[in-house]
Amino acid sequence: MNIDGKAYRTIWLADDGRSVEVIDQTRLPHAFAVRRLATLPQAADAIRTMVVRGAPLIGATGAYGLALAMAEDPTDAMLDRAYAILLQTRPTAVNLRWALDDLRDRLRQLPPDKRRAAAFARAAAICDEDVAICRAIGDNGLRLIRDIAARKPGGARINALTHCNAGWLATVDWGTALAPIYRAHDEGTPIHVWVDETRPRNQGASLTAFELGRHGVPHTVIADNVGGHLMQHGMVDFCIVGTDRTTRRGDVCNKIGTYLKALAAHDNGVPFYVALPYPTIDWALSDGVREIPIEQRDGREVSHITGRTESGACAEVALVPDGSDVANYAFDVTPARLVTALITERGVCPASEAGLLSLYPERRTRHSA
Ligand SMILES: CSC[C@@H](O)[C@@H](O)C(=O)COP(=O)(O)O
Repeated sequence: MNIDGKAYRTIWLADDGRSVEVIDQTRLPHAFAVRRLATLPQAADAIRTMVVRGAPLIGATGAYGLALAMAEDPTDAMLDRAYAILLQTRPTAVNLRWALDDLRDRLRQLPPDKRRAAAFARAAAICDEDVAICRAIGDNGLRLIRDIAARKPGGARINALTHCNAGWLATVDWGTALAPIYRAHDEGTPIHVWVDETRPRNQGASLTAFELGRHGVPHTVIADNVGGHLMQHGMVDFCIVGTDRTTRRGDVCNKIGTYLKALAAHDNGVPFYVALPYPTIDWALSDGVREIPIEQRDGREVSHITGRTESGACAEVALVPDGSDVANYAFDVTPARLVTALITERGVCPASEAGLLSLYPERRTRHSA
């Protein structure tokens, strides 16, 4: 992605070859700052505090976190310790576990003196693969958008609605849900995006709006509760979101509030698409509502809000009276029956076990056959 004429990914190996750099997403949209991660604790802290966020980017950062740990101490004990520390940073996005499992399994096969170089190489490969995957998701979702555009009278503008941030900032580049939108915009399809602000951390208002604006995609930020009204009045042609974990039968876990948008879309006959890379599929789980662990974060994210004052300084202010309890559930699960289709790097399929297995036949087991 281009920022002020310079091409950026969200994570990259620093010039010293021993540390990585990331875009500090807690500073956006008010400041564009790069943060260096040189140690395992720094990588774990960046994931936990959402300096980096979004399921694919969390996975990539976890991979580099293990590499940083191997640079310090390439023993089995450190490998297991680093795996455990990184895994508990964000419990819902399954891409983290996928990346950590991948690296740990490979590194265990190697003698300690080979682990550092192998870990950095594999983390870099995971990043490159994520870019290729997201580009393919863009191609596959673009076909759906073209179909929607073809049904609009006289080349009228298409209106998409998205929740949270599933753009390039949530991945290494391109994004999942926003990749097809960038592709459609780039090829001249008139597309406008309704951007849910996405309380409590406002990834929509801060990050999705930033991304779309930098790319020149027309967009409007709305309060989280507006989508249903827009759908009732024919002002949304399709919804598209990302996901942090999708089960083998197609239940979709995503940022809190996604489920309510899917219900409204279902009630109004608006297609509801979910874009995802293969590491987001948790083949071990079926019933998303019962089985996916839902992260609960600090209540301060609900009771307070951060923004920029007129003087240009960033400040946090309280919204809730002292003494009120707050709860901060970070994700919810949209049952497969409310999802029109899943868009992956391999194609588009129904949100069901049969649908996913049609794209990933190698996942067929005796149980599912
Ligand atoms: C592409 S990552 C999943 C996204 O859809 C996004 O909405 C999301 O939920 C990310 O959550 P976050 O808590 O910001 O890491």
